[in-house]
Amino acid sequence: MLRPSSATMQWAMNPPWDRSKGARLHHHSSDAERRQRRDHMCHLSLVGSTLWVLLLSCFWSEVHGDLAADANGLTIFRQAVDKLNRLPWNASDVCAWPGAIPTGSLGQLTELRVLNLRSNNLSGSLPADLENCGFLRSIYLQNNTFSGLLPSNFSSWPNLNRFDVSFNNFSGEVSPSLADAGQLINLFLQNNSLTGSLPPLNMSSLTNFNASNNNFTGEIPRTAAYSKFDQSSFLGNNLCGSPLEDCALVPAPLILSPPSGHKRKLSGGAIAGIVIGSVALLLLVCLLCCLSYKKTKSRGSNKQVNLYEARSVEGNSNGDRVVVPKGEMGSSGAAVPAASTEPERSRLVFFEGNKYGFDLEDLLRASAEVLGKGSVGTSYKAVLESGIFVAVKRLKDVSIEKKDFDLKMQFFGKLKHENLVPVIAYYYSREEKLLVSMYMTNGSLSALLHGNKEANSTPLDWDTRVRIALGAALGILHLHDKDFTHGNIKSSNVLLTSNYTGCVSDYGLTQLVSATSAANRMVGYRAPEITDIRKPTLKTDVYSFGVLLLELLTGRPPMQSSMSGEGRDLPLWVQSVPRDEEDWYSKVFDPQLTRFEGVEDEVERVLDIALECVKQSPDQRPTMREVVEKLEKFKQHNGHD
Ligand SMILES: Nc1ncnc2c1ncn2[C@@H]1O[C@H](COP(=O)(O)OP(=O)(O)OP(=O)(O)O)[C@@H](O)[C@H]1O
Repeated sequence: MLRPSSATMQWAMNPPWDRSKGARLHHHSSDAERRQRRDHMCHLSLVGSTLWVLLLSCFWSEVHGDLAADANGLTIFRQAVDKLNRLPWNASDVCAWPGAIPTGSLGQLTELRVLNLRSNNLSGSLPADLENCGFLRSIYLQNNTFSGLLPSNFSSWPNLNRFDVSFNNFSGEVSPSLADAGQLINLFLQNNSLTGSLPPLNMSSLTNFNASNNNFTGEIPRTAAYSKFDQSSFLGNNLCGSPLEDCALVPAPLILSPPSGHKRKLSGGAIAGIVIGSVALLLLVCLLCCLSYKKTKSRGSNKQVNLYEARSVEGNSNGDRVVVPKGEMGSSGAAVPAASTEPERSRLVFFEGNKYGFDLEDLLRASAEVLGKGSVGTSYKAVLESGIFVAVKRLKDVSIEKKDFDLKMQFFGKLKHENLVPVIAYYYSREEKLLVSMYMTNGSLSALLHGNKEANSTPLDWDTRVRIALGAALGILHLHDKDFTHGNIKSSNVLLTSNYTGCVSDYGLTQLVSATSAANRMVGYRAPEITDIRKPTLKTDVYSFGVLLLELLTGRPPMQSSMSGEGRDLPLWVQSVPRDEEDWYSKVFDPQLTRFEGVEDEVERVLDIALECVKQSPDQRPTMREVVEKLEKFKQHNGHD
């Protein structure tokens, strides 16, 4: 589990319910001192899995009424998130705090400057009365499960510098009033379900920004505020324009079903247009269905078909398109026999029976949001009506027939291991090839390393890095033990469990798609001997894993023009820095890692393992088993479970 640095651990003092102490403490303070105290002490921090920290304003000597309101607000908040009454507790009794922020709790803390509730299990929407806290400068809500809309009126916080709501389930549009929220320095919105266009920010102060992995659409505003950031700040949306592709070149996105969230109200004319258009479209679809049914003499009456059903069509043996009547689709079960003369049923094939209780119909009806576009297709996060989250990969350019696809999938289904992202089901039709996996809420290693570089964000400590690396290595070893090559090991294919163990995803997909769609794959991770990207070997996997280890150690993406030497890849760059240079350690390793003392020796030893893996000659590289054995030593040494 991630732990905040010691810098973020501040000791609790003068809880607000200890009124006399708080009032007395600053009773004789000068105005200047009081102001300074306000600036430095009016914090509310509840940092998950560590210590409850309350640094609350202790300076109400002049306004006793505020103190009562603050105490009341905090008491309500505490009752909501500390139902088991764990406060106060000792360091061994720590936990991630669940619950929602009630209205009338934190909204009463009108002097609050810093609100830090990151890395808990807090959920629900943000109460509107947070806008009463007009002095807020920093809001940290990342790594929770908050949902609903972001605040609608950011102009209530004219001093806001830092706003981090990343890794939650916020949805809807970001209010344009964000542009009025003071001089924003850090803005982290990534890994939510936010929709609409990016707010037109103009402030020059913006230094760190990330909106990746949402459902933002449209052109990235051409303002100075955005122009400083590279692609990684915008990826995983349906955005276009610099630094992404030119909008003129980007086709309209294809989404399984409309994303959930706040929608703009449509005008009467637009609604009338949509109704007329829909009726015309419906009639057209009905007509096509009638013709199709007649032609194939298939059974079934002239059922009404909507667009959703029309998406679930499948070719029969004659190559005709046949609408699958609603009652026949969506049930779980085995693959349809290839020799069937009936139209093939559109079914999800579950690897272990349908213990999840959903079918194709549920999946297509689920609200889906784009997670990102990869080399073999686009991935979506789908939220089923039952509340289950799954990741759906829509494969493009699948080059093999259904029979072979079924065979490969049967093999994938048997590759179970705790460090492999579980694949739940698949679907194959002429138009659509889907792969359904468990959705991993902590996202990918890539997002963790490159998504959030806020100066005072929780640094990724050494134990966690070892756990991620070892988890990924064990997942790959399991594949290699079965003589199966992954073929696309990279940090976006290492996903993280709730305790930040690495799990490998996307195994074997290289064998399913055509060579053209594979062309851009593995940039930065590709072993030098690979000529055909579809023919990876166990040793090319080891090479890619070595690059991934280097990425984890240096914090740098594997191909970065900023590394001295245009277009140099990570292994070359790391080896180009002379090891006997005085500042070699700080130059090569991730600054977030070099903050931790006492781990230097281990860090260097893992670097040596990585450099072994990226040796030019495949024969000189270790096997995955050897890599795991070496990494295991660090696990034992660090006392991981
Ligand atoms: N099961 C999942 N749970 C959570 N996030 C996922 C899951 N599967 C994929 N993602 C995320 O979705 C995004 C897109 O993934 P996808 O696999 O489609 O592309 P990629 O990993 O960037 O490239 P490639 O197709 O070459 O593997 C990535 O950020 C990935 O980490």
